[in-house]
Amino acid sequence: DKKKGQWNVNIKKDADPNQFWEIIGEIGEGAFGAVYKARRKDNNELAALKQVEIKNEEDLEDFSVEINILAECAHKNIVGLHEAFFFENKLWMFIEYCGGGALDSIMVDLEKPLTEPMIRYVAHEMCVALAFLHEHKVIHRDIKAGNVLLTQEGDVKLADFGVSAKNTKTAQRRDTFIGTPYWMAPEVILCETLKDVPYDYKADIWSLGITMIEFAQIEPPNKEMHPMRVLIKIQKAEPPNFDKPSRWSKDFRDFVSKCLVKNPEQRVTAQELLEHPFIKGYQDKKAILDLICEAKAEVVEI
Ligand SMILES: COc1ccc(Nc2ncnc(-c3cccnc3Nc3cc(NC(=O)c4cccc(C(F)(F)F)c4)ccc3C)n2)cc1
Repeated sequence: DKKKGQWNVNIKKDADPNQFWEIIGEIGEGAFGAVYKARRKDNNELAALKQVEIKNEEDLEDFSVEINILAECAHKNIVGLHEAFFFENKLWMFIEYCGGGALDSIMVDLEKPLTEPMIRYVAHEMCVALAFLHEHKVIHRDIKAGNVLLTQEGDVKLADFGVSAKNTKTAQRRDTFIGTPYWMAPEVILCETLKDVPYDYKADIWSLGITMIEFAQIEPPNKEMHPMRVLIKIQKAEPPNFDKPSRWSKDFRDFVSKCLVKNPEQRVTAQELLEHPFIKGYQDKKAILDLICEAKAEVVEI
């Protein structure tokens, strides 16, 4: 049926991945199983490999959403999909390997936050990635330092190690108007007709603002609080700010304050942020290259 035909386009079936790739290391234990470092036999290209046991159609549907997003959102600031296989009831996803690792582990390993010049560069690259994703009607919904990867060359790549496929499935549902209108209540029509309600994308902009504070302080605001308490506080309290605002430039403080606007309709878009003086025309990766050399994200080679 159409669905089957649809996901086949990005997933190779009945081919044995071990014919083309060899596993050379282990990156870590993800929420859904192990993640390995792999090397392509014919051109020595490196990949991060996630193997997922596919038990039923539902799992297949969820993960093929993720694969379709990665295939459709090929961009220099988003992790690339090398290839995917469906083999012996497992989905094998080979993702472009980023040798610098994730920015949260870099700050933890070095026991220090990023400097403002590093943050300016990473913020610029993240806004480019978000503007691209939002243009392609993809909402990330889990923007944080742990989902920002660096390559050895100092490139910044947005990833999503959570089970983001579920979120984007709602994005896919958005394309189909549900039910016949005659019996529909006004608010249902409102919701369905405003299906591209802009504020959805705006959630990523709030998280970007929180991630800026995380880069500056290693942890996001309220990290010491119980998660349930934080949910209430985020709703009721004023938007969070830096612990020591005077340590940061006016441009940086203004950039973050524009992300941390509680009303999504008044919050800036990624496109608008690209014009902000804090990051406009800022592509100097020098500061981040020094950080990567210092961090030396080593993966234990098998
Ligand atoms: C020493 O620690 C490290 C850690 C990571 C790395 N490098 C690296 N490079 C590339 N990917 C990974 C990775 C690590 C752990 C888990 N998954 C990883 N990549 C990965 C990402 C995905 N999917 C996404 O990133 C994703 C899914 C949905 C949406 C999106 C986005 F919205 F960003 F486009 C992105 C699928 C499968 C894999 C194996 N890790 C090197 C050393």
